[in-house]
Amino acid sequence: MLLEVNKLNLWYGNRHILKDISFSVDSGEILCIVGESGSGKSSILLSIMGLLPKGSRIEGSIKFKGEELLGLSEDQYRKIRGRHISIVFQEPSAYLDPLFKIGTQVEEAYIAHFGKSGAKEKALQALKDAGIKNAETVYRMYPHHLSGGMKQRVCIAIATVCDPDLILADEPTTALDVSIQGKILSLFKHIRDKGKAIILVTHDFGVVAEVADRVLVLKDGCIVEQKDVYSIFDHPEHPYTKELLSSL
Ligand SMILES: Nc1ncnc2c1ncn2[C@@H]1O[C@H](COP(=O)(O)OP(=O)(O)OP(=O)(O)O)[C@@H](O)[C@H]1O
Repeated sequence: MLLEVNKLNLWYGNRHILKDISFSVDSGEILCIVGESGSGKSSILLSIMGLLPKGSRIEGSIKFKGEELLGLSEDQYRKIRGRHISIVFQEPSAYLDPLFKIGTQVEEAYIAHFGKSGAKEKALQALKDAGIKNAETVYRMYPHHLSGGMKQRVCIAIATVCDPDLILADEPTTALDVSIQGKILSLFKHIRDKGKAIILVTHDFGVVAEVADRVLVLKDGCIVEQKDVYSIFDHPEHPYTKELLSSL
């Protein structure tokens, strides 16, 4: 298994946010974490990335390629983030820096781990792999020149430029026009087909139907159901899963 999460518990102050969360993800699969707003979906991703806010307390185990991530220093985490595990957020505009050209931002992600040599070629290739046909032109543009969908493709290029094995995505299509949501989801499936593992957080069972191999249903910080995608649609067991499905 690429990632194994075991009995993860998280508190913000004295609020118990994640309760005994256990799951795993392997290369070449998309795990969707689905649940209502506030159920703790984003907190799972932030726990994996080592990006929890001050005042949080975490217990349990998160093993990546057999190595324990919990308890790593900030320096050790920085070597993993972007290089081995990366994340795509909901709002590409909030993530991209308006003052820097697209090419610079994709290159930076590469340079942080591999140095300057070959960075431009890698950045252009990552933009092309993210479905940007006129990569040379986009490379010289600023974020405000691009549509929401194109900006999200750039964020995916940043997340993949170092060829990490695990990509986390937090509601990556929620802020986008419906017309391009499907294209971005296809891109994630393409990345999965190249052997990467993806954990995609969503509140939308339509997205689950589109991309998931396996599904984890989260309610109030607890996993209520965990199944392959066909079983979840054909035989949902938990009343909460049925309720979420009925809203589809
Ligand atoms: N920095 C923080 N400090 C304190 N509480 C927080 C913090 N971040 C999130 N929470 C609380 O933790 C709970 C889980 O939040 P989280 O963002 O993980 O849920 P979510 O399922 O991703 O929701 P959403 O879909 O709205 O992003 C919520 O009750 C939220 O209010």
